[in-house]
Amino acid sequence: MAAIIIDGKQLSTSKRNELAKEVEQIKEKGLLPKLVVILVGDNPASLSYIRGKQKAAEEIGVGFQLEHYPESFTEKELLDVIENYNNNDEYHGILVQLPLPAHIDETAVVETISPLKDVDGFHPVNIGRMMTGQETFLPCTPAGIVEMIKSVGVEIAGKNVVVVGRSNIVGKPVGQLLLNEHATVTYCHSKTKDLSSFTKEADILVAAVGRANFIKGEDIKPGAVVIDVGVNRLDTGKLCGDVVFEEAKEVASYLTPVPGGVGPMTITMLAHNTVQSAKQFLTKK
Ligand SMILES: Nc1nc(=O)c2c([nH]1)NC[C@@H]1CN(c3ccc(C(=O)N[C@@H](CCC(=O)O)C(=O)O)cc3)C=[N+]21
Repeated sequence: MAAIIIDGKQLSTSKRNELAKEVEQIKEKGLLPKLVVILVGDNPASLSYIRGKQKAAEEIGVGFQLEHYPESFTEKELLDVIENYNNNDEYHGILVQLPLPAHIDETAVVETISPLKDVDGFHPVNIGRMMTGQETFLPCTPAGIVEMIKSVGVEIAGKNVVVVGRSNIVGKPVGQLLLNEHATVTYCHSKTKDLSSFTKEADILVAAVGRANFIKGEDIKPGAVVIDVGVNRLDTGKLCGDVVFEEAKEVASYLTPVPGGVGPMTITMLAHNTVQSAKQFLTKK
């Protein structure tokens, strides 16, 4: 039996329609939700992702500002820009596009963004709140993954989750969110011995390795839910996941595609966080 494909584009469309209604209500109360995206340098992938973010903002009626600086921009200059937006209450979300040029300390940048406007959910305060299960901005890719699993009615509690990858923006937080949903979570990574002995036991397998076609059909438990977080650009220009899609389709019960899976949901959750942030500002006014 072929797997059911979890359509991230379709799910995004319905979530964005709901967000558009929320934005209408916020505007009726006299507030325009607004996001600023800060980009340093001209990374082509970053420019492409930012276009996606702008499109989502426009679709739901959220204001969008791009601050684009040259590769030579200094860390001090960048921190000053962030401080200005921290203090500008016309803006409810601040996102600094990663990766940053090597001469800029990413940690210093992330820690300068006000936790109240950190719609990426990367600030240590928000990560701490997520770990302790408090309400906060959740990191967009992990939050999108949880939404995708829930959208097909799969129960998370009690399931064996295996996360392959341990980055701070995907692997670690997605494991934490699924633990918060009462899954039993195992993290695997480049030093894991006999990786497939773990992946084969996964009821829910999250592939966030960043290597094209890394997870094969034979690594997957029959009937598993497979979430492919890979965004690998091949020399042909084609976007490719971490999972061999055609093989996984024959083994999994549910499977996310690349493109059209986790990517669009990531952007939708960013829009969600921006709207939630604006609502917080409404109640504080
Ligand atoms: N501060 C920060 N926040 C981020 O959220 C962030 C970041 N930096 N740096 C880079 C990663 C990557 N990321 C993606 C978002 C959307 C797609 C996406 O929409 N992908 C489409 C395809 C888009 C295309 O073809 O280029 C899809 O999968 O269907 C992919 C990747 C967000 N990131």
